[in-house]
Amino acid sequence: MGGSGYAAQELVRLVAQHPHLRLGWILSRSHAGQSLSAVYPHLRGLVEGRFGSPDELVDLARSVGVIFLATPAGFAAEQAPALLERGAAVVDLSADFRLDDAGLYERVYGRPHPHPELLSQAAYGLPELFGAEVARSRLVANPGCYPTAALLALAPLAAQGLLAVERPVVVSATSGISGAGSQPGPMYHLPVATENVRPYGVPGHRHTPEMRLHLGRLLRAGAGAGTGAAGVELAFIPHLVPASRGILATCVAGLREPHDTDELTQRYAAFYREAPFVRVLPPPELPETKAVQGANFCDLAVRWDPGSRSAIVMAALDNLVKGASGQAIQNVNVLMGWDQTAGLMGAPLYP
Ligand SMILES: NC(=O)C1=CN([C@@H]2O[C@H](COP(=O)(O)OP(=O)(O)OC[C@H]3O[C@@H](n4cnc5c(N)ncnc54)[C@H](OP(=O)(O)O)[C@@H]3O)[C@@H](O)[C@H]2O)C=CC1
Ligand SMILES: CC(=O)N[C@@H](CCC(=O)OP(=O)(O)O)C(=O)O
Repeated sequence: MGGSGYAAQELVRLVAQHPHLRLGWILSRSHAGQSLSAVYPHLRGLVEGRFGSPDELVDLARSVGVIFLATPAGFAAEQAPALLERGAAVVDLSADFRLDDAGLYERVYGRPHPHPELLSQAAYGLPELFGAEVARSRLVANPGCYPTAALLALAPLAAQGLLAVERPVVVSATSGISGAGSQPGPMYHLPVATENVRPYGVPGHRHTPEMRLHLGRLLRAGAGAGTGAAGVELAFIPHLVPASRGILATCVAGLREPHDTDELTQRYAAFYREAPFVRVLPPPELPETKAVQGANFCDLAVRWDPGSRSAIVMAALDNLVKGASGQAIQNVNVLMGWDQTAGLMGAPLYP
């Protein structure tokens, strides 16, 4: 659902290459009845057919295994109960089920959640960190693109009790323009966006509470529980850069004890040993967005910075793949009990 959007385009590309998934219907409000090639010129000859109408959505939930909702925030919150009742698993790419508390949702999204009872049933779909939840869920809240990068970067520190929780974590990140979807406002138009780098949403971007919530869960569930910390203070500064895809997040986190870069790198490699999509880079390598373009990898590098007694952790991912549609398919692989890499081991495009 949301067939003409960027996330849906990427879902269709990835589903078409998947060994176990078969595309049933692609629904579009704006393109119902039109040929798929009107929106997917790159998939000509690979995926053929026409867009269906969203009027079919609820009935289709009886006959399909999984529904991907690649729609703006608000749609899934309304529709999910009817789809789940009819037997489909639902993967929501929007923010509707990422927060676990209706009050927080209302403060962040400015409207009450229409089905707060579902918030506790939804799994936060970051399989490297919460895979067991995803495996037993029928409703997956696919994380935001920036939180995916920041949480993968910071999880080993939070879960192992290394964070100096009295000091705020700072996440400064850049995103390519496709992060804003296919119908963005004037600041995303080429004449303004090209050769331009600008921060936005400072402070108070809606991904800040999403990061804080799930980092806090990792802290409480792991060795960090012993620190007695109630949560994590976190500042987030997003920037728009003139690229079509890619997120590069640089996270600065004060640590309780001194460390060194080699030891931290080994900890990260051990933490993600079973995570085929997280590539921990050995020094002196550093992540770059181009090295993950079109692929489901998140590249990480960590450095100890003695001058600030902090770990500096850098993460790169493709916002449309690991930040959205690749992760959505990885979640389906997990909830279906398939190998989590099924259909997702395509190499990045480089240069
Ligand atoms: N772009 C990114 O990098 C990421 C996006 N996301 C989230 O994924 C979702 C889809 O994002 P993206 O594809 O980029 O966005 P787009 O704006 O490109 O696509 C969303 C699509 O949803 C449909 N739509 C628009 N308005 C409504 C509405 N009121 N009700 C139902 N359907 C509607 C339209 O498709 P049609 O007319 O064909 O029905 C539209 O093209 C969003 O929630 C976004 O926040 C999450 C992570 C990363
Ligand atoms: C560049 C850009 O604008 N990026 C988007 C994030 C995309 C995303 O993950 O959005 P949702 O949380 O809505 O799913 C933004 O900052 O709003």
